[in-house]
Amino acid sequence: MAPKDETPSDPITVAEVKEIAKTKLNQPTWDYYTTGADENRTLDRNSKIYKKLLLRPRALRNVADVDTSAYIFGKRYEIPIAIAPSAYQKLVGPGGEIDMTRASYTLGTNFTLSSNATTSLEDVMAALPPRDAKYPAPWFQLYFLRSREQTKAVIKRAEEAGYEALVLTVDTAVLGNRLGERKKPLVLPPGLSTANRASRQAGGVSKGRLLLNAKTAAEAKKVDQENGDFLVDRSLEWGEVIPWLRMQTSMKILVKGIMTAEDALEAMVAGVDGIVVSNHGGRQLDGVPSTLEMLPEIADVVKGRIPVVFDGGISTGSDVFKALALGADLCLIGRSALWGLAYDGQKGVEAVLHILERELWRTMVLSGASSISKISRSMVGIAKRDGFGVSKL
Ligand SMILES: Cc1cc2nc3c(=O)[nH]c(=O)nc-3n(C[C@H](O)[C@H](O)[C@H](O)COP(=O)(O)O)c2cc1C
Ligand SMILES: CC(C)CC(=O)C(=O)O
Repeated sequence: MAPKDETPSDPITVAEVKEIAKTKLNQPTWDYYTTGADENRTLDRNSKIYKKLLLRPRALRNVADVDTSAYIFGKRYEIPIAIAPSAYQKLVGPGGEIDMTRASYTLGTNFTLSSNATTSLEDVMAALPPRDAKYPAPWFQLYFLRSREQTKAVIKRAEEAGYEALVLTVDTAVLGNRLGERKKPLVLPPGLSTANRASRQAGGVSKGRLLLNAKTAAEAKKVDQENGDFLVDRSLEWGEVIPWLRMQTSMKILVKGIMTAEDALEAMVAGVDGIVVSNHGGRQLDGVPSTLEMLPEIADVVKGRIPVVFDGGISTGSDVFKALALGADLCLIGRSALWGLAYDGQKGVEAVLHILERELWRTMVLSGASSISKISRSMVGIAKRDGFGVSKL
């Protein structure tokens, strides 16, 4: 069935939702959400690439019924679009992470909770009504701390609370060089804290960020000595960390931040259950390609053996279509979901997901793909002098 249209007074694109969000967010929060690293080259490239990639539709393919559902780890997603982990969602309003996760639930999809969430992982889970077992439970994103004890404790909490998967972020050994934030570090307002530190009194967001943003080596050393256990462990390696995680938990394990075919292979050899192709929304290493550019080479080595989750720059349903065509099994939205949250809490996030659902559905109808599995690489390409293809985006 065709998704229902918005009422005429509602925003009908994510770009419109973003405009409204801008009027609702205070300056530091807007700056934190929109930032990229260094010169924003990767941030810009992530979204511009979708305009470069064109659609190559097929006609007369019976699109009377178009089904947007997908299956990941055997669980049903009504749309192949879920919500990426992003820190400090209560900066937007008291609903924060709970509004996000409830919206994903309503749309029949899923949510990944950030390690640096402002709501405890138990409270997020408790905010969801019971769900049919054919649907997924939320995933938990992990920043692996230098203290194995602390890392172990938070994994245990996530497992006990019923999270389905652990998403280890591997692109943030140190914070990217976010120029605005360095001049004006984000300070969490009173009353907000990171609720998923295993030992809460150690807290440490502001201290952690201070180290990552430290102006002098001496300043960094001081914070490191005081709070080092709560910083990301930079000594991790594939062959050790994935088996270690496996010993701690029976949750699925994904790694987030894969940008090369080589790392996709490393991840599979190490035994992960899935990967997330991501450059952290252009907030980490500036100068890397867009995620869409790297997706084909990664999908080609994965060969369907494990799910390829994808994020970066998605703001329309046709962006989702293009990522699926190039090999993604599931797309995540980071900032687009945050704009929805700022626009109207849970309802705003639902509005964003509905917009993307409608746009994806329409793109599928007009491209001749009646199900996700019928979206093929031949349905996208770029115009080149010698033909049409995706080899060089
Ligand atoms: C404000 C903000 C905070 C984020 N916090 C986290 C985080 O805590 N952990 C993480 O793995 N990724 C984090 N990310 C990265 C997202 O999970 C995702 O990779 C990225 O936002 C995708 O790009 P998009 O915003 O263009 O959709 C954050 C992104 C943003 C915009
Ligand atoms: C606490 C930060 C490291 C969260 C994050 O991943 C981000 O701001 O991109």
